Amino acid sequence: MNAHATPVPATASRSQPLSGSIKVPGDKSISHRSFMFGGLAAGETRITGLLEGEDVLRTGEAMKAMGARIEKQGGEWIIQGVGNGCLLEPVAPLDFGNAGTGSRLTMGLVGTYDMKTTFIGDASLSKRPMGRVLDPLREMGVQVLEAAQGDRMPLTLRGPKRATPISYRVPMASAQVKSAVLLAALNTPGVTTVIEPIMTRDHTEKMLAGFGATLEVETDAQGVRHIRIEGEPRLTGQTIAVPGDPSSAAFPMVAALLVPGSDVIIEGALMNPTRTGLIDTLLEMGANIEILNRRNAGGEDMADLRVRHSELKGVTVPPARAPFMIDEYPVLAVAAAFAEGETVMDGLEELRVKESDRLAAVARGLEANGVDCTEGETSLTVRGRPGGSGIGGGTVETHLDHRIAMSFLVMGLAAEKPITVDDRSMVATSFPEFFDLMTGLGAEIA
Ligand SMILES: O=C(O)C1=C[C@@H](OP(=O)(O)O)[C@@H](O)[C@H](O)C1
Ligand SMILES: C=C(OP(=O)(O)O)C(=O)O
Repeated sequence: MNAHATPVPATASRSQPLSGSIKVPGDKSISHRSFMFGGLAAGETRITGLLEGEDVLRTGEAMKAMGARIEKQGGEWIIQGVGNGCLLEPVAPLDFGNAGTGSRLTMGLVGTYDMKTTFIGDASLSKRPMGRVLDPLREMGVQVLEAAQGDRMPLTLRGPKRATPISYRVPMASAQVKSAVLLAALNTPGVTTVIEPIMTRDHTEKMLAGFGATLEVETDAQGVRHIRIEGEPRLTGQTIAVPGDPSSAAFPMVAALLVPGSDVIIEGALMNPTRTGLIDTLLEMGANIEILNRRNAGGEDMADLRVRHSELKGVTVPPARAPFMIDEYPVLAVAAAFAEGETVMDGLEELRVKESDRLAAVARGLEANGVDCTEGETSLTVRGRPGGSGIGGGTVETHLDHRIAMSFLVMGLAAEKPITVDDRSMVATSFPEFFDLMTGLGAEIA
């Protein structure tokens, strides 16, 4: 069943100054992992601040289908985990909806179990490449019993009696691939090594260590990370407070920068250095973002952000920064549309395999709204129109992609003419509170 069968359009219009203080919902990456590791570890895990987006809730359902007990009491999620090595064979296919992270990490988690597991998803997820995860799993002894053409979902895995540890060099910058191999290693005797030439978000390494796994991370002279994990660890339940999602904070942040007169505070955003590439880039563009109350909570850096309207300048974004802001390029492109001069973004090959081909979706959305841009194979150049003159009036195709929907709604708040997105329903996959929080700040979205 597709929960989003009927598209629901939304329109954003030029707004009065945005003001107020908001807390964005919990980080999506940490929330998925909290449900997974809590469901796997022995004993009780308690989670506050969990992102209750559709993607994460589907991960919770999958863990329940494999034996975990998960319930919500007040503002807290309480999990009774099965114990590492003790997941049960699900009786029905696991439906991951729109979620790349949920599906790919779970393929790693269950792939090395001697059982059969089927993965299904929506039209967007069914187009996304899964071979990147299936290839290392096959090396570990996992059989892919069925898959759609090109190693796509729906697909069925059958684990071996005893998986083989491997040393695997991740061929693309992907935290999901790295994580899938590390999770497969949990049910594999011996030491599995993941070699990561380009560092990506490190939530899996940090959180697994917190749950009791033994991992060693070494960075060699070339900057390549070698992550060694011992198989079959005893994992025990933890208490987790999920920090605010910087990828969600990106939308009110860029909105406040673009709408004249705005002054907004975003409280409790995760500041893990593998996630702050957008803030670094916006600061280089001349953004007025104050980083306040820096603190560490549960092993993660956090801060409050005060963001005020700013005249932005175009910049060249270093391709090496891409993994640290990979989900933020659509909204960065929107910021660039209002900047003086040209913004050049390169090293964007991974954007082609997200919920949509984000490079193409962004370029078409900009063009539909009067912004001049050039789409290369792995790059995007945006020529800005300071003040937003001549921007807007178009309808953007979202292709079941929440970040495309939110980015172009932010664009409409500062554009000369309103901007419509063809479907707002997918926003609930990662940021269900988006509309209420934005309109609470004064955004005109209907
Ligand atoms: O590991 C994660 O939680 C994520 C990794 C990234 O995907 P890739 O690994 O495909 O880059 C990112 O785009 C996604 O939203 C979340
Ligand atoms: C790419 C994203 O998510 P996923 O890969 O989990 O679907 C995203 O949230 O922007």
